[in-house]
Amino acid sequence: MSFIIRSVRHDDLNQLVDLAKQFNLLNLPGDRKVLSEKIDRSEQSFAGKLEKDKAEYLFVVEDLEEKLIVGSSLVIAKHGNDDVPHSAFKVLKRDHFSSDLGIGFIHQVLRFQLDFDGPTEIGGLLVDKSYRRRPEKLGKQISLSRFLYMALHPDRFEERVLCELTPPLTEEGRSEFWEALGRRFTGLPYQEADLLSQSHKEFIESLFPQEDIYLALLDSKARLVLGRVGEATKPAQHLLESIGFHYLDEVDPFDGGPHYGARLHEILPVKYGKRAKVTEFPDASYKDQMLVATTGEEFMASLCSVDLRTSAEGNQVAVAPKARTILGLEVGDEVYLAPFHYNRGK
Ligand SMILES: NC(=[NH2+])NCCC[C@H](N)C(=O)O
Repeated sequence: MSFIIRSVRHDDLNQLVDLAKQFNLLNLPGDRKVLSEKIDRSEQSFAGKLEKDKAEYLFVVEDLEEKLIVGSSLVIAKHGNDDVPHSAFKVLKRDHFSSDLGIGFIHQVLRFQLDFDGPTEIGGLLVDKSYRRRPEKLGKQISLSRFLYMALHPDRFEERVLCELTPPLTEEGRSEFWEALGRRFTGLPYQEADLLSQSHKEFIESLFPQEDIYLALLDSKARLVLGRVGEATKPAQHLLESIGFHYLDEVDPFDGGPHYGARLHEILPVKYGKRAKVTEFPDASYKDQMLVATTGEEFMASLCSVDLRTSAEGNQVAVAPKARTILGLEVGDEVYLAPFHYNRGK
C-alpha cells in the first residue's frame, strides 16, 4: 500500500465531501459548497496569494493504488483578528478561606476572553473509518505532515499554535456544557449556535456573560465534561501531547472542549526536523522511518524508510526506492525530514 500526503486539489472535491460527511467537523463540514470554497482558499494559500488573516491550508492523504482520498488535516494561519476575534473561557482558580471556621475552597471560575491577535489553529483531522487502526497510522501521518509544511514556511504562521479539541457530546449531539451555560444566554440549541458561529461571531461577544462564572454554580453534568475530550478525540489528544502540546487552561465557550497549545518551534517535528539533500549510498540501509516532505512548488510528504547521514557538507539522505518514486525525488533535491516516533514528554 502506498500513501501520499499533499495539498488539496479541486478534483478531490467529490471524495472530500464523502469523507467529511462521515464526521461533520465544525471547521470541515460535509457540505459541498463550503468544501469547494475551502479548496479554493487552500490552493490560493499554498500559492502565497492570501493574507495571513485569510489563509487556510488543507492537506489530504491519498491511497495511491485505489486513487482514494482517505484523510485530511487543516491549518488556519490565524484564528482571531480585529474584525473577528477568537473567543474562549479561561479557567482560573480562586481561593476562599474562612479563618473563623478554618475551612477553605479552591474554586474554579470561567472568564470570557477575546483574542484580537489570535494564534494559528490546527484542526480538520479526518481519517476514513475503514482506514483507521492500520499499521501505517494514517491519522498520525496526516496530522504530523502539516508541521513539516509549517516548519518550511514559519513566516506564514503564528508562533502560537492552538488546537480546539472536541468534547464529549450526548448521543443526539447535544452538549451538556452548552445546556448549562450558553443556552441560557442565547436561547439557541447547541447545533444551531455551533453552525451559526462559523459565519457569525457577534452574538457570542454580545450575549455571553462577561463576569466570572463560578463552576460550582453549574450543573454537575456540565462540570463533568469541562476540559474533557470525547472518546473519538482521545487518540488526537495523545498524539498532540506526545509532540509537545499542553492544555492551556482554556476551553471552548460553547461546549467546554479543551484548548491545547504549543509554540511552533517547540513542536517536536519542527524542533527535530531538518533539511537534507537527496543522495544515493552504495551501502544504504534504510532502517529509519521518517516523514519526508518535498520543498518545491507542490507540497508532498510521505512516511519513508531512509538512511540519513550528517557530514561536513550537511545532511544527506537516501530514500528507499518506492517512496522516492512517490515523492518524485531526484538526487540533489532538497527535502525536509522529521521523526515519526516520539516518546511522550521527551
Ligand atoms: N463550538 C463553537 N462553535 N464555539 C464557538 C466558537 C469558538 C471559537 N474559538 C471562536 O471564537 O471562533
